[in-house]
This record gives sequence, structure tokens and C-alpha cells, in this order.
Amino acid sequence: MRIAIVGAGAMGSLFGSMLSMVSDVYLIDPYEDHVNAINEKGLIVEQEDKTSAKFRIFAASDPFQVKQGIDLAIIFTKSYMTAQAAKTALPLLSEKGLILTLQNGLGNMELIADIAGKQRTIAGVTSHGGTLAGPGHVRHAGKGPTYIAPASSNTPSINHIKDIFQAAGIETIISQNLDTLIWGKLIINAGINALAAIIRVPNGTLLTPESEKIMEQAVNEAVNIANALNIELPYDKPFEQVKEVCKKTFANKASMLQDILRGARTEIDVINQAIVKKGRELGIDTPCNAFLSDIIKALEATWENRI
Ligand SMILES: NC(=O)C1=CN([C@@H]2O[C@H](COP(=O)(O)OP(=O)(O)OC[C@H]3O[C@@H](n4cnc5c(N)ncnc54)[C@H](OP(=O)(O)O)[C@@H]3O)[C@@H](O)[C@H]2O)C=CC1
Ligand SMILES: CC(C)(CO)C(=O)C(=O)O
Repeated sequence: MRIAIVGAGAMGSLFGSMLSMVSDVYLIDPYEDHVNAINEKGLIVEQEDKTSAKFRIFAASDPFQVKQGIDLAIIFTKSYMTAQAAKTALPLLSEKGLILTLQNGLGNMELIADIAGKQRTIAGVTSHGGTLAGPGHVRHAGKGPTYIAPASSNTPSINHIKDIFQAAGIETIISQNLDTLIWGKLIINAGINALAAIIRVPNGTLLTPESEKIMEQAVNEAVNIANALNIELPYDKPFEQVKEVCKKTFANKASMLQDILRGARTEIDVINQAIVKKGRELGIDTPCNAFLSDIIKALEATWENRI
């Protein structure tokens, strides 16, 4: 199988490295230092136990360097670049090629389906975590299952994708319920990401009574919206699940914290702010998510003057 990863930062590089053991992988990313380091020295992947391995993978900042006939394009940009990434991926696909998103937040699948068609779109969520340590160097910050689901009943079978992922060591489960997957992860991110970025602590340090009070309110508001939309969540006790993820990813810096620390735009619009937007449409109050979103926006706007 020929796989293109569009957006080869932390997660794209990580998935690219694992899939390169069983497929032909092409990484596409505008970060030239990263692309050059991968091509010249190989991609270094460091595991949680500090062991590391080097992967020889082709990387390109110009998508035209990748030959057409791609069977699977995986979008791993941040959500605000999803549409552009899908436009990059589409002309590279083979006749039966598919596009998969494993990004966080609401709306990625819809943006891709608008460009590539619902029948060519797959979406899902992953419990793997990654951090870009520097050009050509990624840290694997957590492992867990990956769930994928076709965007439409007309999407061809995705069993072969599951098989390739499994062969690459990526535990993969096919689901038929996209909303359950996306909202299940959204609620975790709504509880953890913004607060971790504001108080600047790794996920495990959020487990104090003071932080838990805020996380619980953000989570309860998001659950109210999911309930109003009749979305079945993949767990019975959402806040307990959020605390469980904090424990499992104890030392991990949430992706929004990583963004704030390097002065990059965050995904707040598709996480807490998306909950606020849905709340407005449904007439449900979401004051905690609104406040978290406003603080993140203020942090984004003031990065250059941070003391
Ligand atoms: N990190 C994590 O642990 C997890 C992240 N996720 C989700 O995965 C997605 C990716 O996250 P992450 O890997 O952390 O993000 P990164 O910022 O590390 O990587 C995204 C990469 O995409 C590149 N990019 C931007 N625009 C384009 C484009 N048009 N075409 C190709 N590449 C582009 C960026 O380059 P540049 O920086 O130069 O713009 C960057 O290198 C997000 O939705 C995130 O929420 C999900 C689970 C865990
Ligand atoms: C699950 C969690 C919170 C792990 O850090 C994540 O998805 C993220 O950082 O975006």
C-alpha cells in the first residue's frame, strides 16, 4: 500500500514511522528543516522508555514530489489546515484511494468530505500521543487504540486499512459510529487541553481538586450538548474517563499546551469553542467552555509580549 501523510509533525511523523515498516510511506509537510533532517539523517522516534529507532522515509515539502497513485492519505495537520491538506491529498490519490483523518476536534471529517466526497473519507480517533522534539525527531508520548469509521455507507471496505495498521503495530478497531468516536474524544480534549495550556502543566498535574472542579464543569457542559444531540458516548462516566486519560498520559504535555508554549495557533475553535457554538444553536449554556476559549484566544493574541 502507498500511504501519504499530509502534515508530518508530531503525529504524522509517528504514524508515518510505524506504517513505514509495512508500507511505502511519503511524508508531506511545509516545515523544511524537519523534511531535510528526515531525508538526510532519517526520522528518529524516541519511545517512552527512552529507547529510540531511526526510520528511512521519503519526506517532501512540495507535494508534487510525491508520485500519484496513493492508496491512503492520512491528514495530520492541525484542524485549521484540514481543507488545504485535503486539497493537497486529493490529486495524489489512486482511483480507489481514500483519505483518513485522525485529528482532534469537530468538523475535520466534514471539511474533507466536502473536498474529496463522503464515500472517499474515513475518520477516527487515536489514543497515541506524540511530541515533536526537533527537526527529524519525534517522541512517542502515549499508546492506545485507534478507532476508524467510514464517513458514509458507500465508502468501500476499510478492512485492508485496519490490517495494515495492525501489521504496523497500531491497534485498530473499525466502528460504524463516527459521532460516538468524535464526541468521545472531543469531551476528553475539552476537559484537558485548554486548562493544561492555561495553567501550563502536564496532564497528570491536572489531578488536583482545584483543577478537577474546572475540568468537571467543562466536561459536564459538553456532555449536555452531546445528550441534546442524541450522541451516544463511548463511556458511562465522562469525567471519570477524563481523569483516567490524565493518569494514562501523566507526563504528556497536551497538544494545546505545546501550541501555546511555541506561540502557535491552537485548535480551540474546534474543541471548547465548538461546544460553545453548538450550545448557542441549541439554547444550552456553556459558560466554562466559553471562559476557557476566551482565555486561550487572549493567550494566542499576546504571545509576543508574554512576561
Ligand atoms: N500531539 C498529540 O499527542 C495528538 C494530536 N492529535 C491531533 O492530531 C493533529 C496533528 O497534531 P500534531 O501532530 O500534534 O501537530 P503538529 O503541529 O506537530 O503537526 C502538524 C504539521 O502539519 C504541518 N502543516 C501545516 N499545514 C500543512 C499543509 N497544508 N500541508 C501539509 N502539512 C501542513 C505543520 O507545519 P507547520 O508547523 O510549519 O505549519 C506541522 O508540521 C491535530 O488535530 C491534533 O489535535 C491527536 C491525538 C494526539
Ligand atoms: C488525549 C490528549 C489530551 C493527550 O495529551 C490529546 O489528545 C491532546 O493532547 O491533544
